Amino acid sequence: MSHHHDDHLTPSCGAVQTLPAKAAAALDKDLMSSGAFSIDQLMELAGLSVSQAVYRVHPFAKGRRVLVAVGPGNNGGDGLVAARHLRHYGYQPTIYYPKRSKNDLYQRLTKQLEDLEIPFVDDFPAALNSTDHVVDAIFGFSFSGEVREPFPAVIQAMTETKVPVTSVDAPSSWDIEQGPPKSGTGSSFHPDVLVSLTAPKPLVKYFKGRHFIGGRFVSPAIAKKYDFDLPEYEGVDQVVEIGPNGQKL
Ligand SMILES: NC(=O)C1=CN([C@@H]2O[C@H](COP(=O)(O)OP(=O)(O)OC[C@H]3O[C@@H](n4cnc5c(N)ncnc54)[C@H](O)[C@@H]3O)[C@@H](O)[C@H]2O)[C@H](O)CC1
Ligand SMILES: [K+]
Repeated sequence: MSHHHDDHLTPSCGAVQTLPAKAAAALDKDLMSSGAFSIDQLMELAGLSVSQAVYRVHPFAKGRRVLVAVGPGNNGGDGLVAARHLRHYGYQPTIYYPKRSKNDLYQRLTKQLEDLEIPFVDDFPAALNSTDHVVDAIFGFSFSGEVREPFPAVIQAMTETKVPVTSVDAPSSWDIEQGPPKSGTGSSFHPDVLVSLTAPKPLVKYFKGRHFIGGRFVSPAIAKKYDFDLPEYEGVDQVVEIGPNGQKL
């Protein structure tokens, strides 16, 4: 059928359905054009989902300090939104945001955090020594190639730390299709938790931790068009836990 984006689909493997980077970007555009959503709305819902996943995996008993690493694009925007919600839940967020966007949306999200007296820090490794949890909102589905400055040291620090890390949409530095980078030396970054937005990306094939899906705003028609099943969210939850590789639990 012509409205099916068959060219976007990965070969099906059991019941796991993933969205390649191009399809994920097309779906986002579709939500904003035919779906009539604004980017602010989608980012708010994405960040809200991330904050709920952090609350599930990291209740206050494990410590309230959360370091949010924010990248230059929309993945970073999701992190800024998550930080605000976490602050309202009672966490103590700190923000590392080295490449600030001049875009009005990001400036407003930043102002909202400053108004809550949330600290912004420049030294990521130092901040890592005094936090209980990390949110990795550096890169999402538009990441490609080698990690550029100033982020290699941030990825390295997240690789070496014992502090648990929750990644937003993709473990930053992973190829969306191929997963962890295959570097000659050293080990690659493996977050403890992943929050896939809308639908899991192909990289989940290589993921081993706790996995949540946040996409309780996708209409049945959009899910059908991109050929994935909507998960069964409970109550007022914005996230549902699924298997590491996207299986239903
Ligand atoms: N699906 C949803 O429900 C929603 C998802 N959202 C989030 O948006 C990201 C995708 O955002 P996008 O702006 O397209 O890109 P990224 O944030 O992934 O990154 C782009 C950013 O990073 C730079 N960059 C790319 N590669 C590199 C590199 N190798 N080294 C350094 N920098 C790099 C690039 O120049 C850009 O500045 C998606 O994953 C979700 O998290 C939205 O919030 C809407 C709802
Ligand atoms: K990320």
